[in-house]
Amino acid sequence: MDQIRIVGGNRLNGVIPISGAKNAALPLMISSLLTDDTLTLENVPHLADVERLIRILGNHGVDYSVNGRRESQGAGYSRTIHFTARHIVTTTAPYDLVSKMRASFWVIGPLVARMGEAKVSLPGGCAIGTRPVDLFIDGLKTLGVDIDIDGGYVHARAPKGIQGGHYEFPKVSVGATHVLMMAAALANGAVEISNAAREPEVVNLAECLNAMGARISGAGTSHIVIEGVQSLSGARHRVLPDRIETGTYAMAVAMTGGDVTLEDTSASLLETALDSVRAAGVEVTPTNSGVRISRNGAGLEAVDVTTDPFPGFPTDLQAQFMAMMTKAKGTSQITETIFENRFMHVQELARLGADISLSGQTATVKGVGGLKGAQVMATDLRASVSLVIAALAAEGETVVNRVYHLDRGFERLEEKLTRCGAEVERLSV
Ligand SMILES: CC(=O)N[C@H]1[C@@H](OP(=O)(O)OP(=O)(O)OC[C@H]2O[C@@H](n3ccc(=O)[nH]c3=O)[C@H](O)[C@@H]2O)O[C@H](CO)[C@@H](O)[C@@H]1O
Ligand SMILES: C=C(OP(=O)(O)O)C(=O)O
Repeated sequence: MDQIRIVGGNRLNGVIPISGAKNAALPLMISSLLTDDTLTLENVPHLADVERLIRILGNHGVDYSVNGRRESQGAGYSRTIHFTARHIVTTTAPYDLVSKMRASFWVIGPLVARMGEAKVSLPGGCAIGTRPVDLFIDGLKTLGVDIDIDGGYVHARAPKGIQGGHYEFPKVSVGATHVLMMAAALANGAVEISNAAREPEVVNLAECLNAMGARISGAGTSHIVIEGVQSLSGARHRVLPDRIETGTYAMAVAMTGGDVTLEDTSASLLETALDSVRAAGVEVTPTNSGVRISRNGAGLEAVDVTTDPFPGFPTDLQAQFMAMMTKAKGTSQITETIFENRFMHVQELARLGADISLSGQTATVKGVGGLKGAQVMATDLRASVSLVIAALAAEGETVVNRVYHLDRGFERLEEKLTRCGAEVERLSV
């Protein structure tokens, strides 16, 4: 199992290219199941989750081919991938494939819409909470889909196709919004979704579906209307920049000090998070093609944050912000409202010398003068990167174990950081 070894203390200076967003690429790839034509996706990040989803789609009969690479970058960076689901060979998504990644459950939407049936294993994913699928089920039922759950599988049937209807989410869900939008694209009639997720990845998916011939309006607001069409065609679409990767590197620079331009991204994708970084005393300057982050000299101020659905502070940046606050002057309170068990990084940050106490959904972080390197263990994707950025600012050597979590969501992390002056290497043990 690979480890990452970091020797902390170096400032970060230079340019970091931001990859396509994992959380946009996954639903976009799944939407290829809706058409027998070719969907071409540009800027697909090279990540373990993407490779896993390629295998899952392959199980359903989706062919893919890869070309295109950003100039001046080596193999392994974001690519253009063509997906063609000419014939769906099975509507069953088995446990051994779906259990490793939550988003693979989302194939249920396009499969039941196009084939009238889908049998999908209950999902797995990061261990950050119970993560039920009740909203997917209630939403699909509203669109005329019959659902049975048996033997760990959700069996969805809609022999007469998806019907028009109105679903109001009792709680905002990104994944269930993606799924209802994909299923509704092929509905007989109009579908309205209220209290929909407003994340940029939902907008990116709606734009792609519209390029394929769907009629979706309102994505990016909490009220989405979809006029169903009989069939969808192929399209060419670009995966939007990864706002979580952007925020992570911004927080890394905030912790270590230095001056880094994050390229191929946009500050508008994460304004709330960048406002919190700014409030900590870091210079954040949007540029034409990204955002420049710099901190020289002065220490970090303590800032309180509470996670919320978009446009609020993203839960996927909570661990990284907590790492940053371990070095602030004073005490900050970090409240997690999306997932009930997303504090696994607390005990690992403590190994580096952080002073954090937990009470319910709130962590109180008392800034310490400095962190010190140690052996730590990655517990989930964003928790693991919080350890990496804390280690960059710690004195001495840190070894992060179980880095397969990191490989799910951070393309070429060691290379990107090393180019900016960090001492980071992967150890294969
Ligand atoms: C691949 C991907 O895009 N993952 C992101 C997506 O996950 P994901 O789509 O799984 O997250 P959701 O927005 O669905 O979850 C939000 C909350 O709703 C709850 N819920 C969800 C569905 C359901 O049927 N019942 C239910 O109770 C969840 O347990 C959670 O407490 O959005 C999360 C919230 O921004 C991010 O942290 C994840 O990185
Ligand atoms: C929690 C995440 O992923 P998933 O929803 O796939 O578990 C994430 O991207 O931070």
